Amino acid sequence: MDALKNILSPLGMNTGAIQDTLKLVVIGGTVETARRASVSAWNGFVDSFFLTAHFSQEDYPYDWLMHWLAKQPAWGRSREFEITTRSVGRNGITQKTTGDLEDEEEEEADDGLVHGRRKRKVAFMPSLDTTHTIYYRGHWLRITRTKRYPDYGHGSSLKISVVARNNDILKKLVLEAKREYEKDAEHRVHIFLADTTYGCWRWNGARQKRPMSSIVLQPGVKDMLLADCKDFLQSEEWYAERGIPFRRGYLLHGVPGSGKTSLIHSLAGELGLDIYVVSLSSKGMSDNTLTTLMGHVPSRCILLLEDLDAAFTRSVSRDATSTGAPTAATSKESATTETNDGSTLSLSGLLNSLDGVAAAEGRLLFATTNHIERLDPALSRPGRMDVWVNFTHATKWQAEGIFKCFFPYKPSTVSPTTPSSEDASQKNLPLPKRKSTHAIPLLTEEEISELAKRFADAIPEDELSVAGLQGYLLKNKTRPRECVDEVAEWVIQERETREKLKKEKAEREAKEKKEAEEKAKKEKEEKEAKEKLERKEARAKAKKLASKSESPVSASTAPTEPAPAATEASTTDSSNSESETTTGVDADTEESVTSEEENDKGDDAVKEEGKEKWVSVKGQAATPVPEAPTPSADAEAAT
Ligand SMILES: Nc1ncnc2c1ncn2[C@@H]1O[C@H](COP(=O)(O)OP(=O)(O)OP(=O)(O)O)[C@@H](O)[C@H]1O
Repeated sequence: MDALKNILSPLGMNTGAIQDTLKLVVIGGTVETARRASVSAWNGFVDSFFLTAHFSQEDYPYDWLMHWLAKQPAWGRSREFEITTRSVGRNGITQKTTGDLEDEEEEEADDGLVHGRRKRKVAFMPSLDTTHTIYYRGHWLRITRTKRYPDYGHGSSLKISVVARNNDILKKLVLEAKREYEKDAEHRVHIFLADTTYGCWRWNGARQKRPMSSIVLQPGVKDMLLADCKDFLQSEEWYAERGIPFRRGYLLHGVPGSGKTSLIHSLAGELGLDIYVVSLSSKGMSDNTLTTLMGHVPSRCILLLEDLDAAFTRSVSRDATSTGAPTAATSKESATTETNDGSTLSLSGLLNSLDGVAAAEGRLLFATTNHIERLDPALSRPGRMDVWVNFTHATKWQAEGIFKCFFPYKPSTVSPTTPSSEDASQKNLPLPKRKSTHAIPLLTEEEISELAKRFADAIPEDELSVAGLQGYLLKNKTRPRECVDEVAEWVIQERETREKLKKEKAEREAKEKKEAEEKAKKEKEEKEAKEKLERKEARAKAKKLASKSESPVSASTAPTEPAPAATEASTTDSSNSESETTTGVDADTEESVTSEEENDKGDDAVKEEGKEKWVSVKGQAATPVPEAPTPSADAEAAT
């Protein structure tokens, strides 16, 4: 203090006030440091009693926990929350929490529909970065939800802490959440899409399961596929014992709108598997990205490669005439797609990702294509594609089946006429469980069967797509009888429309072809004109150089021996001397040469002349040896 006084006194300052301020700063700082140290020590002490589990949004347990939490009253009673209309978990179910909002005026609306829109449920979600306490099985759980990548706007994580001696309570919690989640998600199929930017899978939604009976295929096809998939999923040990990679591939090929995708969806529901979809022609897809994606596919799932034939063509059109027929580009070594969107995918890359060392095991690979003839044999060979199923246009049998799927029947007192061994899709659908808003007349089972037969009779075999039939039935879903009466007319209309579209397409293609030809012709002409100009310039330059090189010759003494290069050039070119005199010497005279042949001849001569001149000029520049008179030089001199 005395020292401080000594410093400040010559400056005439009031040392008392400064001393007091400094004292305050020192005391305040000490107190704050002590407080922080004690808080941190206390937190450390408390944390040492807590078990903490972290759950990240990219993994399933996060969804289980979020789903479970959404059902907890304490979670719903949070005092700090965000309000969302988005589904809480991946199962797409907006859970009922104690804080859910319901508009009483909308309660009356049937089936959750308000003016055609589905009524949105509003959920209360505890806000991010707040800690909530929930009582669970005799323990207090401290739960915090945080954003992991705030800059990117996604990626939450969950932290659950509990005071306990071991982690049994956390295990119980996770298992309970999983059970509840799976029970609620039982009727849904989860779809994941490949994200080529980050090389990861993104959850895309959960769809209602589609009953197998709603898919109408030739008898036995569905059963065969289902049995094969089930058998595969149960045979892991069998495969391991024999050293066979535990994978199975199914190639579904055939016409568009024949039920390939629908069948896969339906199988996924039946087998309780999620679907991982890759579009090989998507932007940014490369060998590396595909390998990374394949390595991250879970062991029990359906991996779906859609439109396999489009992978190496990037053709937008899917019809038979579009680009994409097997070309050199589909050979194993050279099949690399390089586009200006930066996507590179090679066939060998695809094959490696499907069954290379990094490829996932235990998955069911389904590939669909409309053009099997375009596939490289390496891609569709057994081991990669073990089961092939061909999908055709609708048969009469399918037409009957799909009709029955559409119209529910009134239970009849008469015993059913259909034999029990019949395919499920050929049976009439029973009355829907949910109250329907459409006034569908209920016919007896016999009448529906009879109508279905008449409907099938009117449908030509293997001509119209099942999707097309579905469209027609959808239009008439409340008029089963009229639907059958009018079907013959509809078939005629369909044929006419198809013919019209075909004609329009042919015209469009012819027009496009003509335009392309005209464009190519124009480009060729432009190129030729450019080349002509360049040749003209080259000739003028050569002439200039020649005249330059000749001037020292006339100035110097008479040539003794021609320079070796010049000699060579003159001998090789002596046969061209005539054309040189015509076209090679005077650029202006070239305009008068009309025939292509003459032009070409002249061009060659000019090239040779240019070369010859270059050689001789080069020789002269190096050693000032006078150039020997060559026939061309003579000709030039003559002109
Ligand atoms: N065999 C079928 N049984 C029942 N519905 C079918 C059948 N085929 C097609 N559909 C209906 O037609 C629509 C299109 O079917 P889907 O997408 O499965 O055809 P796809 O063969 O995968 O066509 P694409 O090759 O164009 O992808 C769906 O709504 C589906 O319900």
